[in-house]
Amino acid sequence: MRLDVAGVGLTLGGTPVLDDVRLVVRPGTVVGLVGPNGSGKSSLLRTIYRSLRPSAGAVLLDGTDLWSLPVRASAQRVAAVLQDGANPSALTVAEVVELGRTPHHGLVSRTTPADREAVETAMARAGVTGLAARPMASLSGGERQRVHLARALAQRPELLVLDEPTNHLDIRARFELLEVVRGLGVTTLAVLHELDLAARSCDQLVVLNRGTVAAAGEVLLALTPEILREVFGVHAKAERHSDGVIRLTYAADPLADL
Ligand SMILES: Nc1ncnc2c1ncn2[C@@H]1O[C@H](COP(=O)(O)OP(=O)(O)OP(=O)(O)O)[C@@H](O)[C@H]1O
Repeated sequence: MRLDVAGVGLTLGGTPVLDDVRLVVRPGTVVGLVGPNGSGKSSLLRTIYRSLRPSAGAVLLDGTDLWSLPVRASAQRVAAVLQDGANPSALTVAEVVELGRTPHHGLVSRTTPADREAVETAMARAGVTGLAARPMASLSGGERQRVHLARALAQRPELLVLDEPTNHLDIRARFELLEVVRGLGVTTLAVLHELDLAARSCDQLVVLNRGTVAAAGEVLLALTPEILREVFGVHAKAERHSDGVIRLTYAADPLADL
């Protein structure tokens, strides 16, 4: 699926939060949404998983306005993994992952073999099969985060929206999660705070600043020294190393003379 954010504006409580945001996620690619605190990343995601209606512009799924679709149709196509809430549910891991099937069969229908297969595959991909019978409340933050990813994968979405999915994860688990996401081949828009991880794992980046797009495109075109200085407030540069990986190097004093 192709995602087009077409001139989205958003006002919350009388405050303009997003202004004329335009971005494209091409089918099967992973785009990282980066930007400083308060730049509007989570708010933009909320307009894409239909939690907030844009005040201006439109969110298009394969050219169709998200808000013109029946709720269930958009719920089947778009899955979101949000920041883990403080109050985990009393459900088990398997029950939470099964919730990912709800948009496909409703709350009252019986679970089909296809549902069970989707749940098992999703749990295996997210590495939570061994936790299936555990109550969510007994898991660590990182384990819960992987369960939320499994729930989203069980949904078999065409668009995956991730809000800081690596938040609670240790360094190995961060790489693993982004490997899983890349291996899905599903169109993905992910808010990532770690620029190194974003640079390494995303096909393209979109840099948000004060509710507008400051830069977008290939990683090295988006993360220029000017953008790193003016938007993120640090002296740094992004470079492709001889092994093909893009890494950031920070100045000895990243905050000097800003
Ligand atoms: N309901 C609201 N009323 C007024 N302002 C709001 C509301 N919700 C969010 N905002 C403001 O919108 C701006 C963008 O918030 P948002 O959470 O989208 O930023 P973010 O880029 O995800 O930030 P962070 O990196 O800190 O998570 C912030 O200044 C926030 O205070």
